[in-house]
Amino acid sequence: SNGEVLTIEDDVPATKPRIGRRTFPPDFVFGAATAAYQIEGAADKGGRGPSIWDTYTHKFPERIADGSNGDVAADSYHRYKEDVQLLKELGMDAYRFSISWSRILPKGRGKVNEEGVQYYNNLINELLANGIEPYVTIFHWDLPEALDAEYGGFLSNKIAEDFKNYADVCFREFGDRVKYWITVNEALMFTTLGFGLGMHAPGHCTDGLEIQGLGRLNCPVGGDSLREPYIVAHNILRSHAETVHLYREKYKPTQHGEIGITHVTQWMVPIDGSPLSKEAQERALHFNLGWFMDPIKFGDYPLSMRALVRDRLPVFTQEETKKLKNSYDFIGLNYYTSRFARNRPLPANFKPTSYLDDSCVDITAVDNEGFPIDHAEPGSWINVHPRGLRELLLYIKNRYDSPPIYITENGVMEKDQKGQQLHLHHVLNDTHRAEYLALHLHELKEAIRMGVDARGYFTWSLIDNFEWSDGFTSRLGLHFIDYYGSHKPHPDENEKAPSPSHLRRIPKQSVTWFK
Ligand SMILES: OC[C@@H]1[C@@H](O)[C@H](O)[C@@H](O)c2nnnn21
Repeated sequence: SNGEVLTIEDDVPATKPRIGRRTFPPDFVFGAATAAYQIEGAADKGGRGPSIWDTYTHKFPERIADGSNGDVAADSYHRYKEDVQLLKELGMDAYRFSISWSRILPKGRGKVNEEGVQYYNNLINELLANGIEPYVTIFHWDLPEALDAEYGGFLSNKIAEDFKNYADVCFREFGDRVKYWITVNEALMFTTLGFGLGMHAPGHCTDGLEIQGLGRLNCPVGGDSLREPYIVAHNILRSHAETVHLYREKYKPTQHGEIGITHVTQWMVPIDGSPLSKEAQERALHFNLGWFMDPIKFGDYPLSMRALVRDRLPVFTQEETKKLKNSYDFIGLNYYTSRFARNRPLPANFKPTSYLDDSCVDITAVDNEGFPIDHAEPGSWINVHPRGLRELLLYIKNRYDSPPIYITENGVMEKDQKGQQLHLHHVLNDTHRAEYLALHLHELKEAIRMGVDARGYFTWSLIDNFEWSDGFTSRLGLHFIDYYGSHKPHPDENEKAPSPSHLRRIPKQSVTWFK
């Protein structure tokens, strides 16, 4: 009538996202995701104890692109009601967030911090009061410093008991309202970046090791890039199995929730049509996804890993294998990008020096002629390859007997250079994100049409946040936050507010895809 363009979704209730919602099953869940250390701030407030990320960012600020840390971050500890309103305005059905272990148990075990419990009760109640379902990640990399200092954290088999006891507190305190639990976020990244390459907390790796494409490793806390990743991964899987067993025995009968684990992998594309490249693709998927998915489905690591890692790959006891098999009600899958897989022939007397050598595969973002697998924003590792999501989902369906899957992360970044002047109109005009989301949701829809049991989609992230070793220079949020304070506060903003005004959330262009 007045020239306004009406779309067919206009009759969709305003409370539901309209990003082609009608092309997904009616009960399909749309959400956004965050993680405790990346958004909460209040790192030494409310009784929280330090995590290994507090230690790592304070001891080695030079290992973070802009020298920043999660001390304040998005200050969601004080602004969580604002975050919930953002979700509501987006018409989201669900919110995936993580619990800070050291906010609940400042020493990793023992005395529970009631203020920490209260914070998550407030957040959960605020979500439910606004019709938003909480999906809770129990461990998103922020291990209590006390457990790392006492016995090396996940390097020790003691961790499983402490992990289970921490999860017990979470189930007891929140399980009456939280019905979707994710034990661990991305064991692969925690293991490889934290203990293989030393690029994430606790910063373990073989000092001085030359890694193809990465240069020489600089490992201030030492470590062993050849052995520690497999020890840590083994203890994460043992912790997961104990926690699922506890939930199913003690809580599920009365709380009736579901429990799973979130994996990540790039989709791997054979770099050419040769049989060797096809096998390289398969091995790359075993060493990135099968490393964690095979044990929780079949009870042991992939055969290719047994054959290639040999005595450095730990063995599960019979009891552990029993608890591991089918230890999930659903799988969370984080998908961002794809890579080419190329066979790496090994010289006869080859000696592996890091976990990366074991798969005999080179993972590369460019083909043999140097062409990228797909476009990436300048400085970003996210080559936009939506088809990889569909292929990966079909691969999982076929290899693991069609598990229920939630896409628990999917998103794209803007990459800033430290000190670059940020112009508001520029940072809000994220048309590449709208395109990325639309393309990936199209592939997800196609995968569902082809029989994949996908039940929900969470974009990463609701808000710009502390992006680990990138600090605040990589922005993946639907909402901009001016961490560098270049955005001058409006006169009417109350500078005395408990939370600095420059941390206000400003919607980017791409939010319109959800509204
Ligand atoms: O890099 C963006 C995001 C991080 O912010 C998340 O914490 C992490 O789960 C992840 N895995 N892959 N990509 N991501």
